[in-house]
Amino acid sequence: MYKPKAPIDHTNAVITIKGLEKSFDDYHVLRGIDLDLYQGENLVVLGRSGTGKSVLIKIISGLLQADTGSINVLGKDINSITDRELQELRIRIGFSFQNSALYDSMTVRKNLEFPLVRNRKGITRKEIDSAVEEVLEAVGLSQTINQMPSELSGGQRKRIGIARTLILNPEIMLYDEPTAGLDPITCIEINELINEVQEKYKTSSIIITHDLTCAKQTGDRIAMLLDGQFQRQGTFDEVFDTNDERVKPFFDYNFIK
Ligand SMILES: Nc1ncnc2c1ncn2[C@@H]1O[C@H](COP(=O)(O)OP(=O)(O)OP(=O)(O)O)[C@@H](O)[C@H]1O
Repeated sequence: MYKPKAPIDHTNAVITIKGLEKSFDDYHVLRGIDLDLYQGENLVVLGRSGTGKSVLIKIISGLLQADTGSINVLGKDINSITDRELQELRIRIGFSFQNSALYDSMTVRKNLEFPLVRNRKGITRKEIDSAVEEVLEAVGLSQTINQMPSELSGGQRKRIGIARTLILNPEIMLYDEPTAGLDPITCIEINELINEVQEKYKTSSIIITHDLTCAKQTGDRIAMLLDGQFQRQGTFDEVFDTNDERVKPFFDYNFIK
């Protein structure tokens, strides 16, 4: 099995969150989140449905606003950032959406070109072609360049979605349920891709999932979201070495060995 080798710089946090809270009407979803993501680290955020995992990464990428708390991303305070700074910051953050978010009317090539043309003013045709080819090779799908998204499998769509974020060379990757809806073998291939991206692109990543195989394979560290806070953090074995009745069933029902 592929093992991540990229070194983690524990002196350099690329994301620092303190006291983050978020409610929707009277539903208090996030109730005091403290979190550091270190340079080069794959951090898995585990939690049951509805615990606020997606809300958390949307706040980190500026798609949603926190009610209270400080959120520093790549040296920028998300709460006091201008719209222009937020736009610039977003280019440095790759967001891999659960549904891959491809444009169905565009070929794979056009889907990959789109973020480049929009965000890299003055880029030449030659540079675009070579970036597309490089990123397709990185996700192992060079042969799909002229295909339409509808002709791809779920796993291939997921890879192209990841390629489309990688093409802007993000420093941080946010993966929202990267293995959702995929068969177990394809899941393992996606987990391996996440580790390859970590090594090749030197990304720091947050991986949101409730798939424990994904957590175990990709996570240098696991943070478990329970009742709106990170109640347990550590390696996979550390997090699940507990009699906590809120954590144990999560492990037992995932049937992981
Ligand atoms: N824009 C919104 N407006 C109102 N409520 C919202 C909004 N976004 C999220 N919520 C609520 O916040 C809670 C947490 O949602 P979130 O999508 O973060 O859960 P999750 O942990 O990612 O779940 P899942 O694993 O099912 O994707 C849910 O109850 C959801 O309905």
